[in-house]
Amino acid sequence: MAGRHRAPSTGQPRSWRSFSVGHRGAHAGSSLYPIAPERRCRVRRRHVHRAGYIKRQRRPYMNKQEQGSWKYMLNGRRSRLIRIATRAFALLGMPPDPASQQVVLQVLSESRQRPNSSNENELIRRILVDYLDVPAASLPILATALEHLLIVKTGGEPETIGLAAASDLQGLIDRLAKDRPERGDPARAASFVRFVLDTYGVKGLTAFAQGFEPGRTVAEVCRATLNKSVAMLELQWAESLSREQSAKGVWPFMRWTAAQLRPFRLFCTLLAIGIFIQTVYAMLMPLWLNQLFDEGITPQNAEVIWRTLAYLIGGFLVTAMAGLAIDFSVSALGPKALNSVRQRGFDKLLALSSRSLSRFQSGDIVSIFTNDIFVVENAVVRAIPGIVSKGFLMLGSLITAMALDWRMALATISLLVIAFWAPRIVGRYAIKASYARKIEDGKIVGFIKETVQLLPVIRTLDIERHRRATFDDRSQTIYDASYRQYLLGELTGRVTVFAISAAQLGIIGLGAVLSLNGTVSGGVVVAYIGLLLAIGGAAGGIAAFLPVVIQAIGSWQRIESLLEHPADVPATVNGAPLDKPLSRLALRDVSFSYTGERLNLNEVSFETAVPRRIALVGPSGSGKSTIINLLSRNYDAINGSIMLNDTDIREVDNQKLRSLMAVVSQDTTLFEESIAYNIRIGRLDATDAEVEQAARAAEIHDFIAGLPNDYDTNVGEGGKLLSGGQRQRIVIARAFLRNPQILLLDEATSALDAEAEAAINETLTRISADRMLFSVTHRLSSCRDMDWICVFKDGKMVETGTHDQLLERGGVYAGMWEKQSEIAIGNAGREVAISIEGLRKIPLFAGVSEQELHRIHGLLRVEEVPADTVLTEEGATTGRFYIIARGSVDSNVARRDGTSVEMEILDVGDFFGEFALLEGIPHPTTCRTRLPCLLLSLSRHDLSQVADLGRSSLEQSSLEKEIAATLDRRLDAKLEKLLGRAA
Ligand SMILES: Nc1ncnc2c1ncn2[C@@H]1O[C@H](COP(=O)(O)OP(=O)(O)OP(=O)(O)O)[C@@H](O)[C@H]1O
Repeated sequence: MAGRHRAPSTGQPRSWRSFSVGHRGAHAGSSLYPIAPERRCRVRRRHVHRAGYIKRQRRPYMNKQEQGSWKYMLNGRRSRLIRIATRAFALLGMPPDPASQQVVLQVLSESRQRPNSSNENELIRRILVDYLDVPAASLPILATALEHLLIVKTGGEPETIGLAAASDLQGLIDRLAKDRPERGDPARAASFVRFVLDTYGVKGLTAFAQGFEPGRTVAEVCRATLNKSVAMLELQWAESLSREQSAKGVWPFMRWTAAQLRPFRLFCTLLAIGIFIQTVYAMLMPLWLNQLFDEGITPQNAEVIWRTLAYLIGGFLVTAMAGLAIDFSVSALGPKALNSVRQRGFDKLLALSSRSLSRFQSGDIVSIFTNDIFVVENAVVRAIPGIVSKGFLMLGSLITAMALDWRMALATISLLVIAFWAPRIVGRYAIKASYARKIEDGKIVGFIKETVQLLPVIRTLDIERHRRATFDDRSQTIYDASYRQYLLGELTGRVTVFAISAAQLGIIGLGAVLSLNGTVSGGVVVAYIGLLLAIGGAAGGIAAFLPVVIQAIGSWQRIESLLEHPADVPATVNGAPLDKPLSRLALRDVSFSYTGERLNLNEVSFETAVPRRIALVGPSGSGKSTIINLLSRNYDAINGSIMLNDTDIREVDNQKLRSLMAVVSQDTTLFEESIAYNIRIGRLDATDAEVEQAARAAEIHDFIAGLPNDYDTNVGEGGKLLSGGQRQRIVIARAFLRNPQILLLDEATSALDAEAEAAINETLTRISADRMLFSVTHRLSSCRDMDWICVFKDGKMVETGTHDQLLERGGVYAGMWEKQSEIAIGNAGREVAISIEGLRKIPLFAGVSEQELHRIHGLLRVEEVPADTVLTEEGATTGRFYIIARGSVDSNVARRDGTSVEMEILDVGDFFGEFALLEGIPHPTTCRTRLPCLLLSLSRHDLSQVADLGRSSLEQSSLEKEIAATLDRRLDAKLEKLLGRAA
């Protein structure tokens, strides 16, 4: 990098300037710390052992004249300390302070009194104490972090730590306070401080540091200063790390490749023998040529000529065989090694928790298993063996060169070192470009996957052109990334080839001059030309393979991001069997967060006897499904515990725990296999008769029996050949087959029509009589038969009791019930009735007379709408007014960048689309069904039979005025809400 950037003030490269000795006043006004040109010094790296870890330091060294000049030393140290102080001020968000020089001078002047502490450490401690008022208790972690960030890593890439290391903050702080750091602790401290700075800013870090008052635990400090429990903070820290990308280079990739190939010893040995033979031949051939020329051809010695020719031909044949051995071994090695990587990747996939999986972009994993593994395999089969064998060829040739003439050999080695060193910088950028390209590949795969899945939605919304424009943007990004990757990759090879050609010319010139002097023979020059051709060919070959390797490094880093991800499927603590029959289930102060930003469940506690049937109800997003996720150990609580009898579920053997449960969720995606397979995976050893019995219980047997291949019918990708309701029944049959003690239903009947729902509910009631049932539901009518109801709101359990108790209480549940109870569904969903009272509760009709309400009631139309259907579109002035009788609808507003913000989720009893009743008023939001819905709807035309909302206010009846005024108020309220959300 040296010499590339010119400093404006001194005309010197920036890298020189930054390590030059400050000499204030010598170049007044040229820079903050102007430099006397004669004081420039070069930089070397030194390993220093301090505080239990190895770190790299940059130190200036002096020429002879300068040695002994204490002034120089003082200035050198001072400029380095001032640089560290300036960086510390910048990191901590403080203005560059002239006092920083004061601190530096003070630190330097007292350095003799501190034999055990370096100036850098002292400087950082002083800044923290004097400027940030950091107390002694938090000083060690902050000082260690800043030392790591500002001294150890000066100028380098920030060191990343593994996700698993983002834990045990208390332990980390304790160890650093006792000055007993473990390996990796300084990097962890640095990572934690960087996370707090990025997330909470300098203010947050300062508050955290200053919060360490005597007698306070780390947990108390976190809660008091960052308003988070330690567990939440650690979770958020880990999430922030998962977004970091580590940059790796050629050598780590080579080491990784060697590790992958090591288990296949036979092929590795064959490959090594092949390379060895090729190398030996390459070493001997020039010597034989020399002999042929000097001892055979020049003195006309036939015996030597024939003997050497025999050597050459024999060597050629053996080398050809060695070449075949190399081809054979790499063809087997690459696929074998990458097959094992593929298997490990898949194992890792199965070992990842839901939390970890959500850290990968949707296209990433597909792209890792398809494109990335292929690219790395190509490099392992072609490029790496090529580079290794050509590297050995070069090495062997150089040894021979040494034997022929050491002067020419030394010149060759020097020029080759330059030839391979020259492309290093381009190579580094090429590797980064390759990684960036792979990230873009993953994104576009995800985008295409999403487009294929959501094509019907795209068509309904008529946003093909918008999607096309987004695709064009992404394609352009891929183009830019590919262009950079290929250009920089090719340039790396080109620079090497160019440097090698120049080196060859130089060495041939040197040989010619030496032969003119008579110091080398003609045979040596001829042999040397042969050697140079071999070396040039090998180096050219290496250069040609470099772009392939560079591309593979980008792919390998992505493969590693999966392989290195800690396997974190919630593990069993002591594998206790649950020997006694299940009699009690309890949640004790359970808190949970998905991302660490906010609590999605907040200290939920309840205890229940088993068997019992419990309904979990509450508005959307209140945390009902999260309870199911925790009970099934899809996630573990971050605080509190879930107990079965007296055992924490984290201690129960995972297999045993899973065998106790069956989960039926809203997601009914099936495997692309037969119906029988999709039911049988509930219990793999089930007989055909048991599968059929489960299907009968789920009310799906008759449908299956009517199919041409009955239970052997393939359900298509994700089950797309079946309807949503049929898929849901197959999932329910699967759960029945499992015969679980705890049945967890998460909106299990949401895709069924009312009649099917009633039938399935009856079956569920029957089979859940002697087992534990948790049922998440939005339909409160199904809660009446439940033994117990838990009502959630904003992650808290706000009410519990039976249906009657909760109604009597008049709280959240009673409010939800009131909205829903006015609507009755009958005759398999074909009949939906809303009471006149229910209609009057809708603000639009609040002031309308009884008689007119009856007329409006008669005009309402029943509509059955599948999930994911857009009913009102933002900006459109057409459509209908809807009341939700069953299902759920979300209301979104589009942002300029094409994404959308969720405004609210509407449940049974809610209404929307009222602006369709006014002429020319656009809908402020897009409303789309989340689940299959039963709706009551009214069009503007229908309503005009009762009230003409288009007439001027003078001509309007009182009904018309009332409706128009209510719509006006609602429009104002919606606009206000929209503006609030947008702000
Ligand atoms: N995988 C996830 N990652 C991040 N946040 C999530 C995740 N799943 C749910 N949440 C958030 O957690 C909160 C509770 O979600 P949960 O699914 O438990 O709600 P719910 O009451 O079941 O809602 P609904 O009735 O709409 O299904 C919501 O605010 C949601 O946005």
